[in-house]
Amino acid sequence: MQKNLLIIATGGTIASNKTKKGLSPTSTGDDLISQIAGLPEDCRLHVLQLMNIDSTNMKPDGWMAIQKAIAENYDTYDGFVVLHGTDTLDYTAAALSYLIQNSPKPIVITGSQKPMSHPYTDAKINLYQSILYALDSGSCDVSVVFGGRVIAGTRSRKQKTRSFDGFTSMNFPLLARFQDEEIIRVFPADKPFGPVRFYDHLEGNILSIKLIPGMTPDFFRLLKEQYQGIILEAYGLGGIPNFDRSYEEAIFDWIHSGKILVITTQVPEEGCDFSVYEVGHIYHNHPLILEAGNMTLEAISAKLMWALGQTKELEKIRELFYRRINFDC
Ligand SMILES: NC(=O)C[C@H](N)C(=O)O
Repeated sequence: MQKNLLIIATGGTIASNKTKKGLSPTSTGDDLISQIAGLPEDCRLHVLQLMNIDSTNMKPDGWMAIQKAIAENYDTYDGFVVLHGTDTLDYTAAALSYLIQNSPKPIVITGSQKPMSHPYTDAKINLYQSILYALDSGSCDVSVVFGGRVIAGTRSRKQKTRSFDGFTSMNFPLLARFQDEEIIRVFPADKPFGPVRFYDHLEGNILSIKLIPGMTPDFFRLLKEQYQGIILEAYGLGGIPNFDRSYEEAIFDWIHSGKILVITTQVPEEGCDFSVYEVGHIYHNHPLILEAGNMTLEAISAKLMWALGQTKELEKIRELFYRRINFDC
């Protein structure tokens, strides 16, 4: 049976070429697709050139544009492949995981570390395997295909700036891996039963702040005017300085004034648990504080924007934040 895929091109290194000022995305999605040989005969690819940017310039309205393109074409196609720069690909994969939930049709995001025009590029194999993954009847929901790995959209992280295995699945098994064109499913996901759900709102003046030794908590007061929420990257399993009461006072002042606080860890692997050490204890299980467990920063930020796009009530935000979506927590 013939399968139709929509290829949504947004730019990135995969589409980049040399200019006097450095690599810049100038190839189109059609140019990129024309480089891919050996696809099954019964598949048809259609390209939608949504933008052509370095993903450094991707913003939430770009995520919404991708969501909209998928929503508008959802019934027409059997799957979607988004071509994207790698630098913020993990944020986009997380954002799409919240904006498009319960999708029986696969939405695959890929890119490359070297341009398609480079003689030793990874672009060809990444794009080829992404298309194969999107064509496979066992695939669903939002995932990243990169360097032979298939990663849940909420778990991908750009871990290396140059190598072809640049993306890792953080604190969660790979969904699958490729051996040439064969998909080996490591963590087979059940196909969603219900209909796909699209969400149209993202909101949030939020920012993330990483603790460093000696840093004072003045930023809570300084940011109050302008920001709705802070993602605080604490130490280890969940440590926030308590040699005096300045952090405690600043944090309680922040949350009691109706602001959002998510506490996570700056350690990349294994997540946080504020119940373990005295230095985290008072924040554990607090009704006005969200604890991020082992979620990625990319997923936390996108999830917060998605939750804030739906409600301003903390109780409801809390319920949305702790809801497991696309294996995020
Ligand atoms: N490898 C890449 O795609 C990096 C590029 N700067 C981008 O994110 O668009």
